[in-house]
Amino acid sequence: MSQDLEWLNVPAARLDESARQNALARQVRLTKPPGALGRLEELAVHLAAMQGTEQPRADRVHIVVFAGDHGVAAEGISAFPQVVTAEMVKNFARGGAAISVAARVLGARLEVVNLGTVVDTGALDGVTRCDLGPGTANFVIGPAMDEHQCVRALAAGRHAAERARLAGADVFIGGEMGIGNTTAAAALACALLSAPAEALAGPGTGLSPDGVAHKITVIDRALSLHRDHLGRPFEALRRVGGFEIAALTGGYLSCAQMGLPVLVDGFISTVAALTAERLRPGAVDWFILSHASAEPGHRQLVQALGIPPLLDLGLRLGEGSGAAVAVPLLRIACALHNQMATFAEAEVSERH
Ligand SMILES: O=C(O)c1ccc[n+]([C@@H]2O[C@H](COP(=O)([O-])O)[C@@H](O)[C@H]2O)c1
Ligand SMILES: Cc1cc2nc[nH]c2cc1C
Repeated sequence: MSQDLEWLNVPAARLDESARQNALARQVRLTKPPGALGRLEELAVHLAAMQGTEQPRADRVHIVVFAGDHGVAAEGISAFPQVVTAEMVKNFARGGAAISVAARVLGARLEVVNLGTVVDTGALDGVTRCDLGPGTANFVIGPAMDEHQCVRALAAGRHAAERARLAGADVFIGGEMGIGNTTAAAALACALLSAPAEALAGPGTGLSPDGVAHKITVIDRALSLHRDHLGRPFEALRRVGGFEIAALTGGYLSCAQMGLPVLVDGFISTVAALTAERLRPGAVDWFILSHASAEPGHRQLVQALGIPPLLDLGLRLGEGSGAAVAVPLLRIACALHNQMATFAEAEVSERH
């Protein structure tokens, strides 16, 4: 393994078991029948264990949207033209995208990292450039990335996670933007799960059933071309992934190593979370799945990670938007945990 990849071997941080036990003990003292706040209780206890504190919080949220184009778009696997990636980067910068609005509502910090688009966006406020080329190569012809590009994309994610940590984030959200990236994510998921393309390919931005059938043949061609190299997660990521998927993977893994809770978004983000877990088993302890994406293949990923998503709203936008939508749930779970009176404080009688 090259020196640039050695950081991938750093194990995930350990959850704080004594903070978890204290949080569990507090939950049963609060003025409610034990368990009556359902998964909100689990969420607060999990955050307490992740943050090593009796008072978990999700106040300071750091969102990073990674953007990149995909050579495989040439195969006609998206309902939208490839220029939309760069156009949306400009929309992020101007504050008009869904994630821009959500970040404002939450008072969250929003960063955009452009890893390489077919159309150059030039210098934009709030957009960091990490130019790896005008998108990945078409992975039905060869690997999506060369080793150097994949290493740099992983590192870009790691650096974004480190900036979030330095800024004092309570929670990290990684988002993505890349026309064609549901094809890349599905191909990567097929490789990681040894699953057929039918199980992971879906409409993405809105393909017709015929479009999905074509997408499946494209993924099959890629899996067949790269079949002897898909056993190692790094190689699978490099060959059929994408710049932004690799950056998300690096960001998530770095969060797990630093002990920073991650709120995972939809289909593409969950594939990156699974890749991070495959690179460094144990990373999954630091991931909260925010929602069940409407992209049908998401179900397989949720099952593989073994984490139930918090929400099911039919979202399929990406950008980190679903994760942002789940933040108020985290905040209220923490506030309930931290601020509710105990039976003793409120002089309420406990159960028989
Ligand atoms: O996050 C999801 O679950 C999700 C599901 C479908 C599509 N997307 C977004 O749509 C884009 C990729 O769709 P496509 O059809 O071009 O592969 C990309 O920018 C993603 O952010 C996102
Ligand atoms: C308009 C548009 C916005 C998006 N945001 C994330 N993926 C997207 C795809 C499209 C097509």
